[in-house]
Amino acid sequence: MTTGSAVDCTGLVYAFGTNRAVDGVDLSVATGEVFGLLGPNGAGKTTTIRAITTLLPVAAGMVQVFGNDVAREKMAVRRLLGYVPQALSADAGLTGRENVTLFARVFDVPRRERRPRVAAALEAVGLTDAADRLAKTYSGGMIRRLELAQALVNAPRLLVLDEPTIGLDPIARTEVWEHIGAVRAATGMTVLVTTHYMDEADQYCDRVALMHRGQIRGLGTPRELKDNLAATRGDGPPPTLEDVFRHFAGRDLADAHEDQKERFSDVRRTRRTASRLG
Ligand SMILES: Nc1ncnc2c1ncn2[C@@H]1O[C@H](COP(=O)(O)OP(=O)(O)OP(=O)(O)O)[C@@H](O)[C@H]1O
Repeated sequence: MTTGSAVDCTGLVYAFGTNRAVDGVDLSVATGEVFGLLGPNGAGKTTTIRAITTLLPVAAGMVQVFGNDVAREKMAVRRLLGYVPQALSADAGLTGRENVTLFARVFDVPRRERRPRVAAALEAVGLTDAADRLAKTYSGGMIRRLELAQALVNAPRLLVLDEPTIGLDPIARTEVWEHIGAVRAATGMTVLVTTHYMDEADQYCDRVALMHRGQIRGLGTPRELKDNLAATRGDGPPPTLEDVFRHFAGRDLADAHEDQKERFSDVRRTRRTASRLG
């Protein structure tokens, strides 16, 4: 891991009407780390990463990506980014290779470099053999890896993933994480990922921020967070990251789950659509 920040958020605020979806977030992601933004549905994770990826304006506060101000240097920031949104971004009627080539064009990868860069991105996610099949024949996990290849073709220094494993079975989830880990190891790229799967964050993230109702309630390595909670509790079973989250979020965590039931099923439906393509 090299020194310096990939992402710096200071006092970030974003409101939808009177709803402060992001309510004063301070966050620093170090270059080369896998950083997890954790929280239940509606916590403000997607809104935070939309501000970081220049897709939403920074209403108040400041966000920098590798020292570039996202409000004033949008294009410079976009050139450094790969973004895999929560919603389906692959085209079922194109082959895997055509999907990635489309993104290479959008990202303005020089014409001469396109073919090898597309092939390398597909190889990095284990889709070389399936590259010339239509995406509609892919499983949900393969589609997620294709979307990863689409983001990687730009050779990003910062890869931002919104709930990359939602709706996938455990084997497909592990594969997605393993490919992310392998690319990170090979390129030194920084990874910022949102998830509400605490067990995955515990296993694959170097550091995590626990977000609830628009605010960061806890931040550290999964080990630190669990050890700190264990120290306050004394005897008993070792805490999980989910226990840590409950500790920080307090009683209103259950209410948040109630508020978000409908939205969760919407998301699930979205990702099921991805599986059905297979
Ligand atoms: N386009 C929008 N218009 C109005 N309110 C929104 C919009 N997008 C998000 N919100 C609200 O902002 C808050 C934070 O939502 P956000 O999507 O950032 O949460 P999240 O943690 O990413 O959850 P999810 O994984 O369900 O997207 C929620 O209360 C949500 O209802």
